[in-house]
Amino acid sequence: MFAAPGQKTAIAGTPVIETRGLSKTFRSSTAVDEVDLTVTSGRIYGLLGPNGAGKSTTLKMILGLLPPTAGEVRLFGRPWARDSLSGIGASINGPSFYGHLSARRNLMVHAHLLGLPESEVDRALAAVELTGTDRKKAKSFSTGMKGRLALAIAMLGTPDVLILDEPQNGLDPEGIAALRTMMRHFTDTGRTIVLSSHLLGEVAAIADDIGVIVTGRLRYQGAMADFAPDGDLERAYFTLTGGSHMDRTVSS
Ligand SMILES: Nc1ncnc2c1ncn2[C@@H]1O[C@H](COP(=O)(O)OP(=O)(O)OP(=O)(O)O)[C@@H](O)[C@H]1O
Repeated sequence: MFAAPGQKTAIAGTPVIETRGLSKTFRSSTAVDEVDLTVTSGRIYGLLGPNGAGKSTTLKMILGLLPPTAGEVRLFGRPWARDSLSGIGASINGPSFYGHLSARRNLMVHAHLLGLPESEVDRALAAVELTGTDRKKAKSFSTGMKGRLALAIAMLGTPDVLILDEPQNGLDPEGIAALRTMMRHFTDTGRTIVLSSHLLGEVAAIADDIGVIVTGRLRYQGAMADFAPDGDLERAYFTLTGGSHMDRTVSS
């Protein structure tokens, strides 16, 4: 169902990530304001919202990269604990890796830190279809290949959950389609993805559930299919965000 501003709908399933009253204030400015997210297993959860809405800050608090000002994060049904992060792979703040090293070497560095064997590097390279170019230096990669390498790093160790902050940024249509296929494969086995995005149409194509954050507050949470019963996603989104159809940062 479409939830009016302030209302939230329940999402069925086993919760893997829950936030309750999650808030973050930077100096006097509230970036995230009492957000109650529920991400359930085997689903793709799209976190939507305008620039500066608080999406990245929310994801960083879930990952323990930023301390909350208030509220709680639960992972896999338990209070947040660093140990639980071993079940979560993440790509936040865009691709980051050693440009002078090959894709394989970059993955080896991470695999070593995680105590994983080289077979895990092979598996991750294959999952993102970088096997044939794994010996090229990362700095010579196209934006799409860099995005795939970032995804491969996040997928090392076969985490149950992937958290991806705007993974489609800078990708061409082929890259976006390839990413969509990789994400579907990942969740085929009951695993879970949370991704943030400005791209309403792309999230609509991939997400099972969505949350819409506007100025730090979660204004909608529920099944993607219920977001706009009349099929007009843009209208539903702009009604919620107070934005305009002329805002080109969001397009279907
Ligand atoms: N380290 C920081 N110090 C001060 N303010 C911050 C910091 N990080 C984020 N903010 C502010 O918090 C608000 C939310 O930012 P955030 O990056 O979470 O938004 P977002 O929804 O991810 O935006 P975008 O889609 O543009 O990446 C913004 O007003 C931003 O300027």
